Amino acid sequence: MNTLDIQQLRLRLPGTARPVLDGVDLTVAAEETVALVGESGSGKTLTSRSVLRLLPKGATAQGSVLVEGEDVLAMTPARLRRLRTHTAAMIFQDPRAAINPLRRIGDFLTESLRLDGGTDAADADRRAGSMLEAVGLTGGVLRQYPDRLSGGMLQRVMIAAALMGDPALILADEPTTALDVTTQAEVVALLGDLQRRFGTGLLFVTHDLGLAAAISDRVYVMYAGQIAETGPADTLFNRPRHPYTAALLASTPRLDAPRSDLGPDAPRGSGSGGRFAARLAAIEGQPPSLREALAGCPFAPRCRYATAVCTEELPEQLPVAGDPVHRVACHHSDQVAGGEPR
Ligand SMILES: Nc1ncnc2c1ncn2[C@@H]1O[C@H](COP(=O)(O)OP(=O)(O)OP(=O)(O)O)[C@@H](O)[C@H]1O
Repeated sequence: MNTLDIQQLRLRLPGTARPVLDGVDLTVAAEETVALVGESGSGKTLTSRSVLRLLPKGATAQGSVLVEGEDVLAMTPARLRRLRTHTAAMIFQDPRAAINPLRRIGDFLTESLRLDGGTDAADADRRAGSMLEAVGLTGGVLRQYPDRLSGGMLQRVMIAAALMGDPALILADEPTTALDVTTQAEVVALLGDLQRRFGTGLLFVTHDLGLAAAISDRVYVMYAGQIAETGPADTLFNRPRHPYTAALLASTPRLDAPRSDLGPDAPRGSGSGGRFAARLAAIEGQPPSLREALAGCPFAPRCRYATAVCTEELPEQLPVAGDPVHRVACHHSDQVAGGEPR
């Protein structure tokens, strides 16, 4: 059984002309690290929030979102509370926005276990101390208020909070965006270590394909609320078959490329992960607005490979020959071989 199994998730928001998520299939196996990648607005956050049924007001969801075999979309409020405390936990982009500034770190960490009622206060405190140690902080932090801690320390606190209920699945939504470059790399390394040590599944949401490929087993590339391509991280990074993945990749410096290949204008700095050294350059054109209905492939207006069929027919997601895990939704995937057309 997969830890997370999303099937045909379709999410509609009020006042929009098309579903904001449209037929999303995504799985995370036990102890697997999976990355969800795409430009801003593609639907990554809504997908990860759907796993905890944290949906915008007025949103309607169809399909199924199974966590440890149970459908989150059909859960009672009480079951949903237990899910959020013990089964799946989320680490948000900005820890300062997620942690109450008026309460001590110890209270923040133990709150959900205490409210859940199953753990006594002394046990919850002990667990908070050991989770702080696991994320590289000392027990003294328990008595501190959030404003005494740096952004990197607070994100470690968020990670400790996520581990408090011994979850099977951690959802990390751009967890390093609000941090400086050195701290970003530390937090990413820490998440990987903890994922292995505690044996959780990890869904890592990022706009950075290089970072995704570096830390995950498998990657999903999302465009306009649909999965454009999915497969093993190595395969997507080295042999993408969707023009959108190839375009993302073309704007990501390669680990194996000599610095001179990147040209004098190559972005410096170490991006979110440190190893792959840049932000994504913008891909020409804009993703479709939620106010327009879609006919055909959503990427067609920006795609160099597009032909008439692309604007008329939505491409089906199909396995790439020779690799059942690698799937792509593109009419011309055979023409895409490892990069942008010359
Ligand atoms: N509460 C909301 N009400 C209305 N529209 C929303 C709401 N939340 C998200 N959207 C819209 O849904 C789309 C997908 O948003 P989402 O936040 O999932 O994208 P994302 O890929 O995570 O982007 P980012 O990287 O910027 O967070 C966007 O067009 C966004 O404007």
